[in-house]
Amino acid sequence: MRELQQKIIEEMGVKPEIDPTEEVHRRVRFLADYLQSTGAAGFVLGISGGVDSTAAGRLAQLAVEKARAELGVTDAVAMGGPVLRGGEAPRPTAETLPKPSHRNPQFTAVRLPYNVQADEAEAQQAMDFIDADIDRTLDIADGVDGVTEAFAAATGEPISDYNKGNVKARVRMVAQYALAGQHGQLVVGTDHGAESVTGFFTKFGDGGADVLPLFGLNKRQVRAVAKELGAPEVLWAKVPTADLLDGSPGRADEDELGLTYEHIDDYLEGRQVPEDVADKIEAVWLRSRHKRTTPVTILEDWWR
Ligand SMILES: Nc1ncnc2c1ncn2[C@@H]1O[C@H](COP(=O)(O)OP(=O)(O)OC[C@H]2O[C@@H]([n+]3cccc(C(=O)O)c3)[C@H](O)[C@@H]2O)[C@@H](O)[C@H]1O
Ligand SMILES: Nc1ncnc2c1ncn2[C@@H]1O[C@H](COP(=O)(O)OP(=O)(O)OP(=O)(O)O)[C@@H](O)[C@H]1O
Ligand SMILES: [Mg+2]
Repeated sequence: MRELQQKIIEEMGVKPEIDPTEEVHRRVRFLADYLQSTGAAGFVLGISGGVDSTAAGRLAQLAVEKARAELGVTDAVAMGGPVLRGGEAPRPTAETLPKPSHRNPQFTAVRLPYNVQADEAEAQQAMDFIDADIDRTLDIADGVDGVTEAFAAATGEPISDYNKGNVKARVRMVAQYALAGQHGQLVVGTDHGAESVTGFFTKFGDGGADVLPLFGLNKRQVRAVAKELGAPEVLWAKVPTADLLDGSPGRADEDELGLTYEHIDDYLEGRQVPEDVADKIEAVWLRSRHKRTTPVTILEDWWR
């Protein structure tokens, strides 16, 4: 194995093989333990319809259920949320539902479309599968368009579609923190080895989160975890897309990256990949180091 490959694998924490059942257990345990030790009121996560948020969302829901059980909070006490789901009793209204608290941690799954999303039907399938305590929809169009217009007014030039894409990711971050901050929940992020290694996320956008339950997995392992959790095939097998561009909705990550997840996954499992592919992965890893640390200060020298 290449020397740098070994170092990158250690940083990403990816194992050559996983037991999906065990990974689900470990990751739910991690989230539930974190709630217990911090006293947080649960989690918030944006659900896109992609495999990463499908897997992370279901793990978060299972974790709050576990945390409630361990706190001795029965569904009847949690009231209205889990116990009445799908039952005959009328669903409680926003006013009558108990708010998330450290005694009653809850998971909020939030749809964050920019106007109407091309794959909205699959996003709804993900919401149904995750079966969160609280479902929300917050359209980011007003926020993004507000920044876009102010940008043009301030600079005299229109924001590029690419740069606007990063604004969308950052407005999603703002929306998730607003929801989480209201009742003391934490923001879940979906970063994992195959995205982290290439820096394929928006700095302080989808990269801005409190807990990362998928970290240490590569993309095929995230799919295996989603399948293990019981997600429909259309979601666990879905083509990954950042879906940030007005000009090319649903553009495949692999197309933008110029790398395939098969190659990235093999590389992270310590397998041999074509030399030009390994060179490229290592080059993007190096270029994106600044995204995987806290902001650079005068006291550091890792960047030299
Ligand atoms: N050396 C350095 N040291 C410290 N900071 C540095 C820096 N170089 C750039 N920067 C800063 O970082 C900024 C660039 O980073 P960033 O704003 O993230 O922008 P950038 O990396 O150019 O774009 C984000 C990429 O991630 C992809 N993405 C985003 C969101 C979600 C997903 C997905 O898979 O779903 C993918 C997106 O398609 C795009 O290719 C610069 O504007 C600058 O402020
Ligand atoms: N339209 C959206 N609605 C809600 N959340 C979103 C949306 N788009 C992106 N996000 C959030 O940003 C995260 C990063 O997007 P990313 O595309 O990497 O993940 P994904 O869509 O879940 O899976 P995949 O990478 O396979 O497409 C998502 O996991 C989700 O939490
Ligand atoms: Mg996506």
